[in-house]
Amino acid sequence: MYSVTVGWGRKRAVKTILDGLGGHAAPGQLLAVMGPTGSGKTSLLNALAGRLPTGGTLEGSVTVNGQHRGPGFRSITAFVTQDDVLFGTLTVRETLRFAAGIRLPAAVGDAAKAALVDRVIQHLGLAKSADTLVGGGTTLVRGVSGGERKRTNIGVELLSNPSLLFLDEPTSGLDAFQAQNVMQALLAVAGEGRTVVCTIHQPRSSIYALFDHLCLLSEGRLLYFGAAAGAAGYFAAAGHVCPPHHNPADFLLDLISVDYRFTESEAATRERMRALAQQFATQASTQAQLAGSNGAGAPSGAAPQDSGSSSGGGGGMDAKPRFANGPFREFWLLLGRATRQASRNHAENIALLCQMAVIAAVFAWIYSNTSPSLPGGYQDEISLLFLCAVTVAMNSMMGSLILFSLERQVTDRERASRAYRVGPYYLGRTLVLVPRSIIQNLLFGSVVYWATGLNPTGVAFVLFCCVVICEDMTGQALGLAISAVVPEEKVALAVAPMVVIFLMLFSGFYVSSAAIPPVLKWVKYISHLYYGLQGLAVNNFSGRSGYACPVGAPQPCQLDGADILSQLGFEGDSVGQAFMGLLLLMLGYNVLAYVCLRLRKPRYMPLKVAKPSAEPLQPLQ
Ligand SMILES: Nc1ncnc2c1ncn2[C@@H]1O[C@H](COP(=O)(O)OP(=O)(O)OP(=O)(O)O)[C@@H](O)[C@H]1O
Repeated sequence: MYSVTVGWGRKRAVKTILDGLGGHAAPGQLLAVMGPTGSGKTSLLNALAGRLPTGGTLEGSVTVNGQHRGPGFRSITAFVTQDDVLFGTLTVRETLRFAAGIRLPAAVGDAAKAALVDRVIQHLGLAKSADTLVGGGTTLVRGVSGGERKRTNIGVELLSNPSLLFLDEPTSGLDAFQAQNVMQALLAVAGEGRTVVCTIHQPRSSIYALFDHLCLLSEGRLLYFGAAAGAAGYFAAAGHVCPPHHNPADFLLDLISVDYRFTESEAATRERMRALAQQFATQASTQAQLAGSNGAGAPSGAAPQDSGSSSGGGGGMDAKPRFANGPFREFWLLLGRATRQASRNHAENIALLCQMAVIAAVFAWIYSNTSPSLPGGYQDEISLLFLCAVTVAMNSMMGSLILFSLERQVTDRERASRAYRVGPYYLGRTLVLVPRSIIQNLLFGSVVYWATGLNPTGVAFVLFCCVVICEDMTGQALGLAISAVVPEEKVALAVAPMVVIFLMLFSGFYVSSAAIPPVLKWVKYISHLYYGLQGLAVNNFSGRSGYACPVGAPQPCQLDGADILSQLGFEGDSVGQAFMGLLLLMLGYNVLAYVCLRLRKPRYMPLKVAKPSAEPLQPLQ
C-alpha cells in the first residue's frame, strides 16, 4: 500500500494511491503495467524500483529471487525515466561510450567497452544514427528522432547490464511507428533473459501483442494480472466482451476508466471498477488456494510484490561497490564529457563572447571622452570601474546558475543510478568553465581598457584583466552555490538578482563603509563585487595624481589617487588584498556549492516490510 497526505489544516487527508497489489515478473518476459491516466502506474513502477520520492508511506514486500530488496538491488536494476534526459551536444555513440566508461569498472577494458557499446547500438537499431548528435533538450541542435533518443536512453541504462529493467512510459511522445520500434527493442532486451517491466498508457494493438504479461490498474487497484493474450477472454467471461477487430488495449482502457462527465456516470463506472477489482481478488485467491493444494506454494494478492529473477544480466543481489570506478577515473571521464559539451556549444559560446564584446564596446564608447583633467573626471572612472565589476559579477553568476540548473535533470538521473561521485563531477564541470572565463574577460578588458582613460600602463592593464577574471570565477562559484542551495530552477533565477543587488549595496559604491549600519558591516566580506571594485579601484588610482575636483568645488583644486581611494573606503588597501578576498570567497562558495550538491542527492522512500514471507501472486493464464 502506498499513501500520501494531501491538503493543509482541516482539509488534510490521507490519499491512498496504491492498494492491495500483488504480482510477479519473470526473466525473459515483458510485463506491461497499463491503466488510465492517474491510475497509479508510475507510482507502482517507482515503488517496485525503490524510487518513490520521500513524503508518504509505502508498505509491502518486494522480493527478487525470493530475497527482499537489499542494498545490492540497485546494482542489478536500471530505471528509464519518461523524459529522455540526455546531453544534446554528444552523439549517440559518445553518450553510450560515456555511460559504459562511467558505469563499468576499469577492469572491463576500453576495447571490451567499445564492443559492448557497438552491440547495444546494433541491438537497439541505432547503427544509422550512432554518430549523429542527440540534440534537443537545451540545445538548438535538431539531432536524432524521438524514438532514437528514447532508445539511446534505454541503451544508457542497458550498459550497466541490469537483470531487471524498469521503464516509465517508454512510448510517450512517440508516433506509432517509433513506439513500435522502441517496444520491439524492449522485447529483444527481454529475450536476452532480462526482466522488463514498463508502464504504458494506450498501446496500439501491434504493441499490445508484444506483451507477455499485463498488469491492469485503475485508481490504484489491480483489475487484472495475467497473460496479456488472456485479458480479453478474462473480461469476456465477466460479461465485458471486446468487439471483433477492436484493439484490446483500447477496449480495456475504456472498460476501466472512470467517467467523470456526470455524477451518475461516475458512480456507475466506479461501481463497475469496484466489482472488477473484487472479482479479480476472488479469482486470484481461488487460484492461490488451488496452487497451494497442488503443493505449488501459496500466492497472495494482498501485498505489493514483485519478484524478478536475474538470470539474464548482472547476476544476483550481492552488494557491489557503490561506484564502478575510482574518483580519478570518474574525474577524467567527466572532464572529457564537459569539455566536449563546452566546445560543441557553438551558438552559446559565440553569444556569450558577443555579449561581452558588445557591453565592452558600449562602455568604451560612452567613457571614451573621460579624462582626469576634466572636472569630476575621476567620478566617471569610478562609475566605469563599478559598471565593469557589476557586469562581470552578474554575467558569471547567472551564466553558471543557468548552466547547472539545465544540467540538473541529467546529473540527478546519473546520480540516482550511482554513476559517479559529486566531487569529480563538480571539479570537472567547474574546470571547464575556466578557459571560457579567461577568454571572455580578456576580450572585455581589451576593448574597455585602452579606449577609456584608465591607468594607461601595461601592468595596470594586466592586473585589471586578472581582477575581472578572478571576480568572474568567484561569481560562477556563487551562481553554483545558489543553484545548489535552491533546487527549484525558477526560484533560483529569482533569488540570484536579489543576491546581486544585496551584494552591490555593500560594494562600497553606493554607501560608504562608514555609513553602513555596524550590524551589516560584515556583508562586504562575502561580496565578490566589493573585492572586484576594490581591486579595480586600487589598481587604477594608486600612485596617480592630477585629478580635477568636481564642478562647484573651490578652484584651483586637484585630487590624487589616494584621496579618491579614501573617498571609496579603500585607503591603504592593495590589489593583493582584493585577490586574496576573491580567492577565499571563490573557495568558500565552491565548498558551499559542493556540500549542498552532496546533501541534495536524490532521496527515496523506504519500504515498510508488511508481509515478509508472502509468496508472489502468479499471473493468471
Ligand atoms: N506525492 C503525491 N502526492 C499526491 N498525490 C499523488 C502523489 N503521487 C501521485 N499522486 C496521485 O496519485 C495518482 C496516481 O499517480 P501516478 O503518477 O502514479 O499515475 P499514472 O497512472 O502514472 O498517471 P499518468 O499516466 O498520467 O502518468 C494520481 O492521481 C496522482 O495525482
